[in-house]
Amino acid sequence: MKDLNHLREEIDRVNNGLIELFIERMKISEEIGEYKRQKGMKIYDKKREDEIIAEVIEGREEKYKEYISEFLKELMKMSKEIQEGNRVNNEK
Ligand SMILES: C=C(O[C@@H]1C=C(C(=O)O)C=C[C@H]1O)C(=O)O
Repeated sequence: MKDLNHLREEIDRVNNGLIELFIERMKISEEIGEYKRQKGMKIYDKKREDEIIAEVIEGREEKYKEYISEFLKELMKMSKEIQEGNRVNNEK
């Protein structure tokens, strides 16, 4: 078994990679939002979201599929929020 410190270093590295990609995704999403605004399109596209989930899940280990689906749904929820520019700040 690897030691805890080593495992936590690995998680820290993965966290940083995820956040880099998350920010990249959110920036692309903002650009898509701008495109939609200019073209008068709706933000929410259920067909596209369902396709993304189906494609990403395909061929993945069974035990992770539900987690992947949840993760993507949460990402897309935040993505739509940033496109709409109406993030609610819950801090009191
Ligand atoms: C980014 C888009 O806008 C919304 C957000 C999506 C996403 O974050 O992947 C997908 C579809 C839309 O509901 C898009 O239409 O591509």
